[in-house]
Amino acid sequence: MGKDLFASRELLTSAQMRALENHAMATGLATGLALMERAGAAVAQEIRLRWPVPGRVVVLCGPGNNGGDGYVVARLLDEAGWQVRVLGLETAPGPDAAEMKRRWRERGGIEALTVEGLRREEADLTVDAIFGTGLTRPPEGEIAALLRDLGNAARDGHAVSQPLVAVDAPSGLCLDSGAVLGARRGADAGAPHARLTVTFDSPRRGHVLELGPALCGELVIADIGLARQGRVAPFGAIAPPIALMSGPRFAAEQAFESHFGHDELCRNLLTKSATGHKFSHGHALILAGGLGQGGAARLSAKAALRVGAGLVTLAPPTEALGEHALPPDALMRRAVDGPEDLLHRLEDKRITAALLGPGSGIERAAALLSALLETGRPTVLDADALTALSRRAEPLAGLHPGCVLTPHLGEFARLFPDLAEKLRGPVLPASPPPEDMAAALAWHAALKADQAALAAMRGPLYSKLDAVCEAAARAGCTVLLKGADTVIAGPDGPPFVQASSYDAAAPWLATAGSGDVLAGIILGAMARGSGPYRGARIGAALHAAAARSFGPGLIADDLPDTLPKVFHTLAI
Ligand SMILES: NC(=O)C1=CN([C@@H]2O[C@H](COP(=O)(O)OP(=O)(O)OC[C@H]3O[C@@H](n4cnc5c(N)ncnc54)[C@H](O)[C@@H]3O)[C@@H](O)[C@H]2O)[C@@H](O)CC1
Ligand SMILES: Nc1ncnc2c1ncn2[C@@H]1O[C@H](COP(=O)(O)OP(=O)(O)O)[C@@H](O)[C@H]1O
Ligand SMILES: [K+]
Repeated sequence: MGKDLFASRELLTSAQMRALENHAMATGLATGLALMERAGAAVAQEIRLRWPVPGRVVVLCGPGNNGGDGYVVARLLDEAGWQVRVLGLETAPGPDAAEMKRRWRERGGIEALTVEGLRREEADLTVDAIFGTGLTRPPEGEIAALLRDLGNAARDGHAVSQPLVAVDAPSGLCLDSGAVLGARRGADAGAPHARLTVTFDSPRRGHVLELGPALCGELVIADIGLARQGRVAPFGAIAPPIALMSGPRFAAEQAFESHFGHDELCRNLLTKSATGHKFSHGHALILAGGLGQGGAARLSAKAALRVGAGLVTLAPPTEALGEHALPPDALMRRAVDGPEDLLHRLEDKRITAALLGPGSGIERAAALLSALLETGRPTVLDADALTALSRRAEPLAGLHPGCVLTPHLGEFARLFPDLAEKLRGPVLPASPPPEDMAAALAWHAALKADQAALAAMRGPLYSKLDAVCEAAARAGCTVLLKGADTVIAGPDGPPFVQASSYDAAAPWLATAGSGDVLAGIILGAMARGSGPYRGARIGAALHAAAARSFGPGLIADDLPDTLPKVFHTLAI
């Protein structure tokens, strides 16, 4: 953690990565052969850094350029004194990989890429150079068996159990989604678990979403000399838009600064001017619930105060005012009894943002929603408010660009059932599933049962980023989908992943009430004028940073109180 908390870097799709490489080759920046040599050299170097004493390595080379990288790794490790076995395919790869294969043949042989071949001799290390970004369909036959074998080995220690280093990605992982191609969504059978993955230039979506972090192990992003300047050019017409990701280690190791000015702004938004007063920092209104439901709203309120909102008012119904008199004492309390009352309260233009949902109760949320949306105030909708939205005849009606929705996957599925179903599905369907939910479910069940149809499918898989982008476009506002990989999309910023993976993991956030704190941080930032997209990004970053700073034993109450410590490291 450090002052780079908000720094982000590009997160590419496989197609964008290919475009970048092609652009580099077309503009004479580098030849394909040179890129392959650098990629292989980067992998060999990372291996030698971690395993300085040469041992026995088996390099598994696939049919494409990923295999080409593998032949380079084999040659360089051989030169470094390793005992190298190479398992490869008969098929002729493209010209660059063919050249690397030829160069390897000058030093050693190639055995068949089979389970039997893999098991024939013990090794200290396996290098997986079977598939990278070119994987377009589920692996089949012998290669599928081999990948399953490697996957099982990592899980239960059977068969081959030596550490595995993946070139670009563990083979079978879809680099667009983080799912395993051909496996049930969320299941990791069929792809090896790597100890180390060395990827090139930029992380891909699949490295940080879903199963990516678990399958990749440590992720090293090696620079292979693709242009940093003018990178927008090669992407040109390629959809979807380039996403960004953040996570402390990635931020620290890379000098990509402000993308679109968001990174710097996120930081600056948290400072306070020497001459300001409380109203210069906004007034946040939290629409709390009835008796017995106070805890969640107070968690949000404390977070909003800690993030620097000038004033925070808790607004329960009159009968619950007494319960909400509990600390923090810095809070103001004022009853709001129904939509009329709310509209009246919001005539006060000094109220700069509102939150509805945490502990508000579904009925109360439903009663207040329309009035709140009608005012056009910057608004965070969380928890019960999301459930209330999903129960309306037109769930998304009235949402405006000043809104942030913060669903977890369950709430997301209620609001966007078809998108959630697509996310559960194994492949990006050629045509969309039927609108009607029951028909869509039947459609998917039939698809999943039809192995032949599945095998014929082409990637890329539908990803969480795709789903959240679609949801944000439909809702016309910012959507933050919570999870270990928190994804944000909205009208005023690029799609974004807060990568809570690798050494940025914040698993202690999986505790009751931590979502209420997140909503409160976003509310506080929005009350201070961050706008919805940046508010969501500030929230996701600070939330994870506070959890990492506190560490094991964290309960949601600790999160707001840990924020000052995080701010100290940010020099705010
Ligand atoms: N293009 C470049 O300039 C560079 C590419 N590099 C490497 O090249 C990789 C991408 O290379 P490719 O595009 O050749 O793709 P891959 O080597 O990842 O695999 C594609 C090959 O496998 C086949 N294939 C795909 N799915 C299959 C399946 N289920 N069963 C059997 N065969 C299948 C494809 O038809 C193709 O021949 C990257 O991951 C990276 O490792 C690096 O060398 C850096 C430079
Ligand atoms: N394994 C994890 N790693 C990182 N963050 C997590 C993890 N599990 C949950 N979180 C985060 O914790 C919060 C949980 O929020 P939510 O699901 O609304 O729970 P609650 O309603 O109990 O507050 C979200 O911000 C989510 O991103
Ligand atoms: K690979």
